[in-house]
Amino acid sequence: MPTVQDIRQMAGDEPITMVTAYDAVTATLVEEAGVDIALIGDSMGNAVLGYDDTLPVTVDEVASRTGAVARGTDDTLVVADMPFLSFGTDLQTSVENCGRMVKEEGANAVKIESGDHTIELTERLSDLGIPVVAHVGLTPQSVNQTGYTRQGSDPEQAREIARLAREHEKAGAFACILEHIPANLAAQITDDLDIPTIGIGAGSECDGQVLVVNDILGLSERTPPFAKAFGNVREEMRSAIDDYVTAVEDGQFPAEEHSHVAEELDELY
Ligand SMILES: Nc1nc(=O)c2c([nH]1)NC[C@@H]1CN(c3ccc(C(=O)N[C@@H](CCC(=O)O)C(=O)O)cc3)CN21
Ligand SMILES: CC(C)C(=O)C(=O)O
Ligand SMILES: [Mg+2]
Repeated sequence: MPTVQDIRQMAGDEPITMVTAYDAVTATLVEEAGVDIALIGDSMGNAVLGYDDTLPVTVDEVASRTGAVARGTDDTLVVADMPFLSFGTDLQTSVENCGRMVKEEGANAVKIESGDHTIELTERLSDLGIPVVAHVGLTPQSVNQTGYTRQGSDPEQAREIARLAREHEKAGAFACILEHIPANLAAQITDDLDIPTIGIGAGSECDGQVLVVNDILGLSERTPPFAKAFGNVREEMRSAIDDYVTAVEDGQFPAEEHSHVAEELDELY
């Protein structure tokens, strides 16, 4: 399994791949594809739980899915994405929530949407042996403040994002997600940091890339402008379920090969 140290050393080397997974089956496929890091994203809020955004996602929900992904993988670094208000309120509760992912669910690290209020937490977690991935730029848990628009487009905002990334590196983060920021800003942050940057909507100059697996598969109804579908799984699923319904309605399923007969029951009545 790649360790956090292996990932750290991939900065400036071969591109790091990170994909979300929310269940053991998907996690197994993600691992078979050779993905370096599986992220149990709070994007499960819209990707699997039917919410409009990530804010309602609970610690229990992320914990349950983290356990599933950890059981589905051997060789992939498992990172739990800490949901809205599971951290940042007080240090002790934050550490306990993060610790639960590692201690009870098999995560190797946690990811935290970063702000000035997460610098001390990042330091504490790193000291305690809980590796942290930072996350700057568009942080979807702040949707009520920023919406989902691109971030860091003016120099002042851009410098602020770069500063936050640097502060979290200093606090001990081993990687930093850059979301929905200009490619030329992401390139400069990648240059500036020693730890690897992992981009989503942040251009090609990051040390790695991450996407939501539903978006990769072509399963999402709506996707952010920076995502790309590499498959058409939504259509595949729809057509398989359609075919099943038609077969049942037409009496074509189940066929003899899907049924069995116990001879001694022939004349029960
Ligand atoms: N399936 C999925 N993929 C994701 O990448 C993702 C999630 N879900 N859920 C959590 C967040 C939300 N993300 C989003 C969602 C929408 C836009 C988006 O549509 N941005 C447009 C419109 C912005 C606006 O509303 O003003 C843009 O042009 O930036 C971007 C990122 C990224 N994350
Ligand atoms: C897209 C990644 C970075 C994320 O935070 C998520 O899936 O929740
Ligand atoms: Mg997230």
